[in-house]
Amino acid sequence: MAPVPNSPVKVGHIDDVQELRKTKPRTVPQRFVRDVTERPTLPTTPLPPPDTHMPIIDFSKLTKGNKDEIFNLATACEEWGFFQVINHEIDLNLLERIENLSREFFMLPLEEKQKYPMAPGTVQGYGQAFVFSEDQKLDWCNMFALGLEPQYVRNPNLWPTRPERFSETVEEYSREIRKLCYNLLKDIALGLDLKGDVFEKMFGVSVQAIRMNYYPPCSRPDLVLGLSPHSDGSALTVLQQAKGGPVGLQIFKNNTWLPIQPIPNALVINIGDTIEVRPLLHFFFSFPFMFSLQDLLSYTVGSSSSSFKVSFFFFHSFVIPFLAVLYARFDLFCMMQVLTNGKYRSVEHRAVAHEEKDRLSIVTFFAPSYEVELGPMPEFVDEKHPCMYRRYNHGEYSKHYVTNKLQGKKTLDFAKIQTKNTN
Ligand SMILES: O=C(O)CCC(=O)C(=O)O
Ligand SMILES: [Fe+2]
Repeated sequence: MAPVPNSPVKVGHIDDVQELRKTKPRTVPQRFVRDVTERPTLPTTPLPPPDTHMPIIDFSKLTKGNKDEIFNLATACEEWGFFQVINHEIDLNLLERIENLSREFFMLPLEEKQKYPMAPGTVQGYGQAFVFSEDQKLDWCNMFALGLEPQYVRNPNLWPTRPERFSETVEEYSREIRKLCYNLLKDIALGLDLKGDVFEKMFGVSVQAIRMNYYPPCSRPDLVLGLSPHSDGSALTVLQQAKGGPVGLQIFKNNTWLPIQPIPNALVINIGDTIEVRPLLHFFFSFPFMFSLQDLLSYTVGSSSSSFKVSFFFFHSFVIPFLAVLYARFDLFCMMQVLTNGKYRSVEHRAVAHEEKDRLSIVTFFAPSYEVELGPMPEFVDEKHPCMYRRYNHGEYSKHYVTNKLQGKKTLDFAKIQTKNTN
């Protein structure tokens, strides 16, 4: 999670939707009622035909290096930005435990949950994230979120003591999900014809956070949204949908909101904004370049005085300007040529509420270290595909993401290079 913003944010009164449901089951306050254009299309019966089903990736085949499955993964990332992973090797008992404990947490009395408040404008603790103004519409959802890795993103005051074993289970679960993310990133890299460890090396100590979303039933699910449309600011997101829940996740595909039928015990993975943008190798290319420049300089300075003068003069008059021009040209080359950005897209998604059933989802966000510089990788840059994103620091993007309301894919405008062809 990004650093907590320190400006006081006025968000007005936020009803706790669980309490609302308990005390006034038929009331939907105006702040939850969406404008007509934003109201959801609810899942139809029968469900959409199979060709609109999210791809299923068999993780056990990936671990065996099955090339067809790596190809299927690459296709899923490119055509859907979402897939469901089966045989993910995470103990099903652990999935069940985290599910039960999350539910138990949400079922605690409000006063207990409010010991871990999500301060307005922040994203950790219990409450509603992404609310920044008094007139902003609210989601039909209660959230509980924790920063996990690296240690400095943690706020120990927000780790609950009840239910028992909650925190230990979150730790255990997160370790397993972290492994899964690294493995998937490796196969995603292979599917892109990159070295398997490229993302792991590039990401540094990856940032990881968990959010539990609880959507109580709503008497008018046609008027509200469980979670506003957004793409995730992560590299990868892992979504566990609790057993027995209704269909709630919808993804925006072919200009319609497609409901996603959960597969029991599978995990839904989606590509986040980072992978859409892709980390920047270009930045790293510049390092050996700088070092050789420095080496060259110290070597010259260390030589005898007459040759020092000649070399120094030569170096400053010709070599540095030449290298600088070369470097600038390379930059220009990257920026100006038509590149293949956005090959894998972070797809917009949202959650809808249900009239009778509640729903619980447990979401892990996995992202590069805040220090990492991001931007299109040169591998995807060619004449046919213009560079669509500028270079930026991932910490800055994260901060931008968590200090704005969820707004579809608009958050990514932060990094977009605005051209005539950019939509
Ligand atoms: O609950 C869901 O199905 C979606 C959750 C989600 O997209 C999120 O928390 O970012
Ligand atoms: Fe999401």
